[in-house]
Amino acid sequence: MTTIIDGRQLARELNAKTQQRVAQLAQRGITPGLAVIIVGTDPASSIYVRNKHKKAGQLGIRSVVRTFSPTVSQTELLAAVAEYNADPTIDGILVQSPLPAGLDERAVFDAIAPEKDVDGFHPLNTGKLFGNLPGPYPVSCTPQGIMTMLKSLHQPLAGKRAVVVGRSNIVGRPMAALLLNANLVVTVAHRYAQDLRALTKTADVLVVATGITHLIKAADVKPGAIVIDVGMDRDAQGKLTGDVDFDAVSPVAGAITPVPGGVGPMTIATLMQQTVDLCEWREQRGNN
Ligand SMILES: NC(=O)C1=CN([C@@H]2O[C@H](COP(=O)(O)OP(=O)(O)OC[C@H]3O[C@@H](n4cnc5c(N)ncnc54)[C@H](OP(=O)(O)O)[C@@H]3O)[C@@H](O)[C@H]2O)C=CC1
Ligand SMILES: Nc1nc(=O)c2c([nH]1)NC[C@@H]1CN(c3ccc(C(=O)N[C@@H](CCC(=O)O)C(=O)O)cc3)C=[N+]21
Repeated sequence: MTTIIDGRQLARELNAKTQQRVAQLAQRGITPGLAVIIVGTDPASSIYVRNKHKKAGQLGIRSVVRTFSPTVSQTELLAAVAEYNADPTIDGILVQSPLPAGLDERAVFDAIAPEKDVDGFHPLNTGKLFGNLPGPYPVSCTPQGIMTMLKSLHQPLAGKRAVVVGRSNIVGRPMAALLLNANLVVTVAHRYAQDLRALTKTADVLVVATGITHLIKAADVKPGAIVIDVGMDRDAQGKLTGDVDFDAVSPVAGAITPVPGGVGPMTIATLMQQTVDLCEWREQRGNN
């Protein structure tokens, strides 16, 4: 009996809690604000940005989206970040990644005020995460959403063996840190991994974030493992699918996330949750 982890349902539950918190803030005259900066018109990114904007509206979060042409200068981008840093109606700033070649993505992330860094990409927030320092601070939304999904299974995780495939700043690295902080024994695999499949086969918790369609097959998974598929890939027919061959792997796994309907909706719900977190923390600090 394999559990299909229903990201849409978990996202609905989380969004309902976020909506209540927004309503409580509204009673004090406060509206959480999210600013999204997107450069270029990559269709996949545009869909994601549109979904975020729509969900924010449904929950009562004020969301502003600023789209720049791919020819925007680094200076213009930094000026937009500085403007939102100084804007008291904005609680969270998200710069859609990746930026087109020629722009210095790291410099843009570093310019976001750490207390408005809703993705947790600023080195101050990443450093806190990797040091397992006491919170609160924002964490990259995709891995944070995955932790919520893992907790929903009500299985003890401490001491379990986790393998994370991928080491990006947005998914793999913060995922590894969160799992380590939750006392799992963590291995991070990447392009240089020798015998990747022998590694993944040892995982009680397997998180795959590579962007390679159906990289993980049934033989690569330990029977009963929890399999989390972060991939947003296209199959030969152009249909949205994951890094895990869901049909082949799901009979082997103990629990597995589908694509779509798994990690994606939870990423958006976590973004909304963290925007409200940032707003509440700011109120507690006295609007600073
Ligand atoms: N659902 C969601 O909310 C989100 C989904 N995504 C999706 O997740 C996927 C990964 O995204 P992201 O982390 O940003 O991607 P990146 O391209 O930044 O990173 C991919 C990682 O996979 C590793 N990798 C590539 N090929 C192999 C291989 N053959 N064996 C082992 N490791 C390999 C790379 O290794 P190396 O470092 O050595 O190059 C790299 O660390 C994409 O499909 C993306 O669209 C991303 C963010 C959010
Ligand atoms: N700074 C930054 N933060 C991010 O979190 C970030 C980013 N940049 N750049 C791009 C990736 C990608 N990403 C997705 C989130 C949700 C869905 C999502 O909602 N997916 C739906 C399906 C959507 C559809 O049907 O097309 C699902 O999986 O069910 C997809 C992709 C966040 N990212």
